Amino acid sequence: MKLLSSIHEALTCEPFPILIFPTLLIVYYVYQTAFHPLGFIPGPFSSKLSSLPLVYQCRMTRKSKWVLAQHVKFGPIVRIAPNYVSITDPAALAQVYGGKNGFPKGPFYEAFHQVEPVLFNTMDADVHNRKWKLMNAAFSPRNLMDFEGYMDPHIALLVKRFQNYALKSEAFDFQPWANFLAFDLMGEWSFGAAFGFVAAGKDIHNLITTLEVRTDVLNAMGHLPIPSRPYMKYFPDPFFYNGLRVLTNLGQVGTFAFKKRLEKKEKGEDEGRKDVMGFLLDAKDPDTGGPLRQQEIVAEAISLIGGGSHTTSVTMTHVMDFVSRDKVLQDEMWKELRDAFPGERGEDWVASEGVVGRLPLLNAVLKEVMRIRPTSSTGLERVVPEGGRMVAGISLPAGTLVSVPIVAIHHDSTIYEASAPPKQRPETFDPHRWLRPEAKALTDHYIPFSLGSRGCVGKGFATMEMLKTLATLFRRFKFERVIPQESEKREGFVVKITECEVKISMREE
Ligand code: HEM
Repeated sequence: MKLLSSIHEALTCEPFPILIFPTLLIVYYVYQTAFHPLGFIPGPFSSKLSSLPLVYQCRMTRKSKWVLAQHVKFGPIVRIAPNYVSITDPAALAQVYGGKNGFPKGPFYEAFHQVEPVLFNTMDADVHNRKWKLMNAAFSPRNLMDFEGYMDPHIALLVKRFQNYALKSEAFDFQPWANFLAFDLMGEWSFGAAFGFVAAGKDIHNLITTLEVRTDVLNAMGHLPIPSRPYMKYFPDPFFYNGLRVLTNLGQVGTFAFKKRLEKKEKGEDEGRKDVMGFLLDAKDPDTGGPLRQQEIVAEAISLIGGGSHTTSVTMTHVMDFVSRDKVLQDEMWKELRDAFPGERGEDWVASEGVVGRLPLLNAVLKEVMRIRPTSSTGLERVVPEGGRMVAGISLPAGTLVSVPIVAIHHDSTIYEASAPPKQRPETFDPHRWLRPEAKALTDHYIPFSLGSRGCVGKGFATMEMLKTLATLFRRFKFERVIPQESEKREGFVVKITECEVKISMREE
């Protein structure tokens, strides 16, 4: 009795409740470091306890920068959250992402759920396999070739808009225009109709900004436990509540586009046109042999609007940022373009895919920009499959989240110093590295579109769009960057710069 009352006294005495929290924290920390299967992996103290530091860095739009800083501090293998390991050893690339047996996508992707799981975010290998066969056929080189004619009027219209700036000698920000074009082309490709952004010269209904803000928020939310995510709209931070409350009802936009596209098809308009919706309307469901469900077609098409627009517009803006600061390089590119497309160019002229794909310097510039500033810089989250795996020499248990940051591989000195003049660092922007014989050895570690079975299905489309647009613009105009300081960067799911102000003038023939 005496013993019981003294225990009760000890528990209820003043300092005890104060001690509960630190004691639990110590017990939790000891577990996370000494007994957790990832306890032996170094990393920041707070990241061993919670994924909140990672979420915070995403919220501050600097995730990759922070992850890279942790690698500098702790080495090539870092625990960036209690159950999440980031690896910069290039050997991990093939193990995590390579071939058909890359690891499945992790719970991060669940945050991007819209309508129903799609090619991009499904975590189920069989569902992915079925969808990949369908979508890969829509993106076949033959279909892309047929689509080129639908791209050209939009690029030509952009040129007309830029001619106005040239005539008025007015500086402007390139980035919104790159967005207008990329969204129009993606509307044309996935819905069968452009949005009309280039024609209007503005972000109609704020759709582009809304999608951008939303993606930034989802990028942060993807690192929170799934059950907590729906409550983030109540979190007192405008980044979250503005990003999540915005009315994007993309499902409705997609359904409207679907009905329009179906109507056109039934009337026999645009016969043989192979945009994604048209293609999927004709496709057979491999499981039932019948047509695909409307909801599946709508979900895939709207997911492409999100995934295929900002990626290309941001990459073209990065190219503009580098080239408009480098007069010598820009003149060299122009000479290559003038030789490939000599003489007067008609008003509606747009550089053709067949030619731009073979221009060494233009391709080298695009490659180098995507190497040094990959639009998708981040480590793409994957889950270690059942049974666990050895990755980069360490044993990771099943269920561990793992990723290899693309930007780290693109700046790996063991790989990229070999392609450069002596003592040149991988941070140096040098398009000519891709024109030297050593470039062949770089291909395995050049991964702006990721790799393996979950690599980018839109790579061919993106490359065609970017090369055609950039060739047309640099053939016609001279660009000069207005603000000499390096532009600030923000990273949501993609890394963008906050401005790309340029002055523009017409090129003499
Ligand atoms: C410069 C432009 C682009 C870049 C840098 C890029 C990059 C990437 C990367 C890194 C992935 C892997 C994502 C992950 O594992 O989470 C990916 C996947 C994907 N991309 Fe792209 N992309 C670009 C353009 C496009 C375009 C234009 C489209 C559509 C027209 C597209 C559609 C997709 C889809 C559907 C996936 C998911 C593929 C799958 O899981 O099987 N992308 N992209």
